Amino acid sequence: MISVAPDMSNKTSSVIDLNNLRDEQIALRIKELDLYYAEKQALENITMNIPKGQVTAFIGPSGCGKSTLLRCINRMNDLVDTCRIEGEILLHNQNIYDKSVDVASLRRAVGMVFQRPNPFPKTIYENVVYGLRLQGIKDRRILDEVVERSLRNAALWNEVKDRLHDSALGLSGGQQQRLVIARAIAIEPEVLLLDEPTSALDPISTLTIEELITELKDKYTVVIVTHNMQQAARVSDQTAFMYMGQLIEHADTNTLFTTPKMKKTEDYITGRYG
Ligand SMILES: Nc1ncnc2c1ncn2[C@@H]1O[C@H](COP(=O)(O)OP(=O)(O)OP(=O)(O)O)[C@@H](O)[C@H]1O
Repeated sequence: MISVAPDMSNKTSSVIDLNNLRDEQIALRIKELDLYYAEKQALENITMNIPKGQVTAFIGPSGCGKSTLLRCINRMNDLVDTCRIEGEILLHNQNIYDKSVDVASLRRAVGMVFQRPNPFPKTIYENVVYGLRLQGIKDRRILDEVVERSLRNAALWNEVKDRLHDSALGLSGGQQQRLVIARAIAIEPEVLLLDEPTSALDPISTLTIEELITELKDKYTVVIVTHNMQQAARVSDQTAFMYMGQLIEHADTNTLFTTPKMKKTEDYITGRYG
């Protein structure tokens, strides 16, 4: 655990007022969300708006509910039998938990990248076009274009353009994680969820992914869970600090790390508890 608050002196980010967002600036609205794993409440009354085209980081001590909240956004918690959710998450003013919502389409709109790179045991090319093939797209020209565009956008094209038909499992961990990001963006999601995407990577690969994240927000709304406050400070525009299932403070990253409003946030960012 890093015990000093991040240095924010070089941070330049687009500051927006989270309390006065216009409708078109909001990608997701989370409203009074409660989540239980059997009897245990893991999220309590979470209400927040996630701004469009920005990077939002969820930070907080281990077990505070960061990953649980992230997984709610594309209904990954549906896979957990004991999980019960109350409240709403609105995407385009529709509650993603409505019975009428098709979960497969939701996950096309809200892609996810996990902690450990998980390329499929297929070629690099087939990994990227996987989602398109599921949609029945066969046109080689379209697939080739998507492969190049997605790999370029994931900052991997130059490293793999000569071995697109080799196994993805031959790539380094950092390259595999960028490939997984390419696979996620190949189907043009609106929101990209990143669950500690660099925790299994070396420092150089971590930097590459961090640079990539700041570029991705031009096209996508990015939500990232990170244990690492320095990383949140480097990559995010907005930061949400969670503690024991509650959202304690959500503010632009600069403000949250330099002048937090809540004592709990201050204690966390200055390393008083981990
Ligand atoms: N599938 C599950 N079944 C039961 N309890 C769970 C499950 N997943 C998470 N929990 C519990 O919910 C709480 C929040 O967990 P979560 O993984 O969301 O926290 P986190 O902040 O992401 O933690 P970490 O930083 O350690 O990954 C924890 O008490 C955890 O033990």
